[in-house]
Amino acid sequence: MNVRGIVAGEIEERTVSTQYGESDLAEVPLRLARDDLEGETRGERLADWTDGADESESDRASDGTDASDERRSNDDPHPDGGLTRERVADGQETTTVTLWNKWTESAEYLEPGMELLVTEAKTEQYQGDTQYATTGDSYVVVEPSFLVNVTAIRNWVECPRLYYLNKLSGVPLNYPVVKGTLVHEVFGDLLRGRDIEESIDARVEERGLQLGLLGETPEAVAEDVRENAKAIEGWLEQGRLTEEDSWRSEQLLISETFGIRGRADAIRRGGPVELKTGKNLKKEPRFKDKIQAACYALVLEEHGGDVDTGTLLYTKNSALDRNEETGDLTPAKDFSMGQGLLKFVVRKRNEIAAMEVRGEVPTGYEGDAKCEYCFEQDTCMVVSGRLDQASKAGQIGQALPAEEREYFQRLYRAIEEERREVHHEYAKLWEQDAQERADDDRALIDLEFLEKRELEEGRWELRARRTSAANSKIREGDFVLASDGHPVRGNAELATIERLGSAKRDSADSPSGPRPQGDEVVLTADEPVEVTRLDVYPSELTTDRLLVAVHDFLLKGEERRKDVLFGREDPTFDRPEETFVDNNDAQNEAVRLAVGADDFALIHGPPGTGKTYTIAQAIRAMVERGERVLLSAFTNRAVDNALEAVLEHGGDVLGADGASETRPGVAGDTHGVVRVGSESGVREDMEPYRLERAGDPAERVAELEDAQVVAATTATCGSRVMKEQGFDVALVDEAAQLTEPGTYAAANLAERFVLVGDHEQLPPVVRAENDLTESLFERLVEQYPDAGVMLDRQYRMNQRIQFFASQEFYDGMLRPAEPAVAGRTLDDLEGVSRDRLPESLRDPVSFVDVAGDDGQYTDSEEAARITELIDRYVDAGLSHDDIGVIAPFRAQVSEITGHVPDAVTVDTVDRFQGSSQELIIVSFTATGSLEGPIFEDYRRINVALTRPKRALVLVGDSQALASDPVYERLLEWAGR
Ligand SMILES: Nc1ncnc2c1ncn2[C@@H]1O[C@H](COP(=O)(O)OP(=O)(O)OP(=O)(O)O)[C@@H](O)[C@H]1O
Repeated sequence: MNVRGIVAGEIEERTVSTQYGESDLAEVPLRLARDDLEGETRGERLADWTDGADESESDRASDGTDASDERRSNDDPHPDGGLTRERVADGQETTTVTLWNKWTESAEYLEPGMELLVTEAKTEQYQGDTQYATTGDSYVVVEPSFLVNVTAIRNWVECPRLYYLNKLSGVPLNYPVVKGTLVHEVFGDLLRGRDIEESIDARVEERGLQLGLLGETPEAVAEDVRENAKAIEGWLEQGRLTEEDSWRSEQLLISETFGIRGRADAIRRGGPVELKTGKNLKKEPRFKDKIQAACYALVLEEHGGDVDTGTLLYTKNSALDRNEETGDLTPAKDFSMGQGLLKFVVRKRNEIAAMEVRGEVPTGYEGDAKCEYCFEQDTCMVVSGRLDQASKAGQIGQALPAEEREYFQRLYRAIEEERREVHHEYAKLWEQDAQERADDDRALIDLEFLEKRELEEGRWELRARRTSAANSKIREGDFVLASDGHPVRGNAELATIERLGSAKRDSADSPSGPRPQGDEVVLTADEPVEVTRLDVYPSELTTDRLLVAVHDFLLKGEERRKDVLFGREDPTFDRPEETFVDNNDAQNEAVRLAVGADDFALIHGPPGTGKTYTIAQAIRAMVERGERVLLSAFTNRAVDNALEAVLEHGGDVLGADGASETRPGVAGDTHGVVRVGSESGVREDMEPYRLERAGDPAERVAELEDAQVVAATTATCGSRVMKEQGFDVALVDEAAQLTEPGTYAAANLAERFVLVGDHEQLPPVVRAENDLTESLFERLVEQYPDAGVMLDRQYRMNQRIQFFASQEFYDGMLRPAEPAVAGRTLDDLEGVSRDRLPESLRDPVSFVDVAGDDGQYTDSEEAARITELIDRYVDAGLSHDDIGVIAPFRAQVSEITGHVPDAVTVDTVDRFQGSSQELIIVSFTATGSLEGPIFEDYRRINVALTRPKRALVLVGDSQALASDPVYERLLEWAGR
């Protein structure tokens, strides 16, 4: 039987004499997980609090990662201490589990509060209690919900420091890595039956940009890949001859028992096959390679396989000259999969999980690698020297100042906490059943698979039909886990949502009509899964890149920048005496600061104050000075918006004078604008500026390197391609929504940086409550008020609407930019007359008192009233698509969505940030007391109240609202 629970006290280790001789044992007090509590984690409990607020625009970076999978409220009540510690629930049964022999090694890392799983345990009666012990078939798994990557286990076995260094500095762009990827891709293609030459040509072409940056020619690379691919073809031929083989190409494998995750290169006859682009002249595969195959074997066995063999394919072997090399030149080497090896792998995996949960840094002594043979020895010594870490390799160089080391540790801890939250999300893939996940908006279930179609690049297009109108967090452009029924136990692949139809009937137009055509979901994936379910699958790459950004800032960055950011020196400016904006002093000052900053400048832009306009003017001025500019922001939407403004206001200096018909912003060889991002991330009208990654290497590189303005999300700035780029200045929009490391991802690429944002609106997207919640923008605004300027004229709201936000959040400094703005009302819109509205709705700001129902996350009374209100405005001539409804919880969003026509935008505050609408209706969804994300953080209400241009209607329970002084003032202003 399997025993699972939380370590509930100190562990006792001893050696005893048994009939087999001396044996080690460790007695672990364990509080058993009750079935119904087993899945509960802190993340899940908090999800109840944040329902509705825990999302933001999903945003796919160029390489298929989510820049912001979802938003967590930053003001959740948040208990201190480690995550696992809290899972000890009172009143549960405590027992003892005895771990025998080598499993005592894993016991050494256990601490009270950690989770433990023992498979195939036996029961023993002791003084009337039932206790448990490992058997010969048992596995002991520490923190089973933490999914450790197979490559991490492999690295760890090689050297634990190597594992850590990889985490800190990421995988650089180098030829061996790119070649390795290409060979793997060709391998996958061959397994799927693609012609070898066609595959090589296509795959090399796809990597044009990367190869160009590495100075490689397609011909040379193709030849190199061909040599390696020969081994694969030969091996496949052998299999075909015996007709015994059944293959499956690369697949994502997750083990919920062993806490392991990875992509096996292939599965042959049920056993894992790993491809290595190196040579190996020994008969046996290398130990570290066996480790990798053994990891997959564990997962395959869990999924019902019986794996007795692993295969390593050393592709370089077939390229070697038989006359010069001695040894075993066969590329494919099989080995038998012994239980000893599998258990060893699990123990190593346990070391990683325990270290991660304890937030420790490995020293290298945990393994037995020899530093003198290690090609990472120098890096290892420098990192340990600068961060003053204990390391087996020793230290060189001078340590960073204490405050920088302390800062590093603080951020490291915070980022690792984020990572653990991502892992909690993974664990829910198997802890929750399909219906629970659907109810939690984490999955779309009951899809009807329609068809699969092979695309040119060897990928697949998958189509399915939605059969229910359920809501979910999943959006177009998202990366999801697409499965044929279960994301972990069935066939599953990572897929991109290309199109997400809705299964909702359009209640306004055809209440009883046929289902509309648009209920299809279109996905692209590497493998043709017959998809019937989609699950939210947050990317850990985002977390990885945050760590790399901190590392690069502290260990590779300029001293001067660190002096300024750590407060040892003041930022300096050399402002030009030029007028850049002649009708707005604050904007003009902002551009002067941005252009004249030696280190950085801050532009604080409250809602509608022309942030984007100012960015465009600043970039224009920088381009005129011959500077190369990086334009970045947290979301693709913001990047595209800003880029649009840059083209509009700076197109002439950027050569947008028609020099090129297809790329209006590009002229000649030296000017131009390039948008770096994926096809699904970049807005359609910016597509002409998007940098293609495929094609001729030299051309692709020239396009990127000659561009004077490069626009990309901050997540993409951390990609290998962007990390090779250098800029004079980085301009970052939405900077108040970025964590410090997130900001560094862009700032690290430039000599100086300009941050634009508003810290009175939504803070950074984080999952855990920690040091990441304050943006660099906010910190610097407080630290160096003189390095920034606040834009104080807004171009959006009627004066009545603007008043409250200005008083409450901007010290009364915000004013309409022009009389026309101050006086705008719905009457200005064609065909709309406020006279046709009920008297109570004629003012630009109105309050509608609804006693509400007692639902926690929904309020059907408010929803019903909002439907009526919309009808009133439509009767007065307003069109549906000029109306936006903001609700605090996703549940209330669904409630309202169900009643109003599609053209009305209904969403949470978080998704409304950055947009505006003629009429905004806010549903407070609070009866009795004020609870929920909108009330926990005034910044949310600021965002909600500053979205409308001409009319704002607040719908809520005045009694509940009056219990808080801010909302009492709000009621007064709204004229209740
Ligand atoms: N100095 C200016 N002169 C004329 N129009 C301006 C000026 N500054 C901004 N605008 C106009 O005001 C509107 C709002 O500007 P913009 O979109 O730049 O605001 P924003 O601060 O970026 O808005 P948000 O709060 O949504 O991010 C735009 O139509 C813009 O063209």
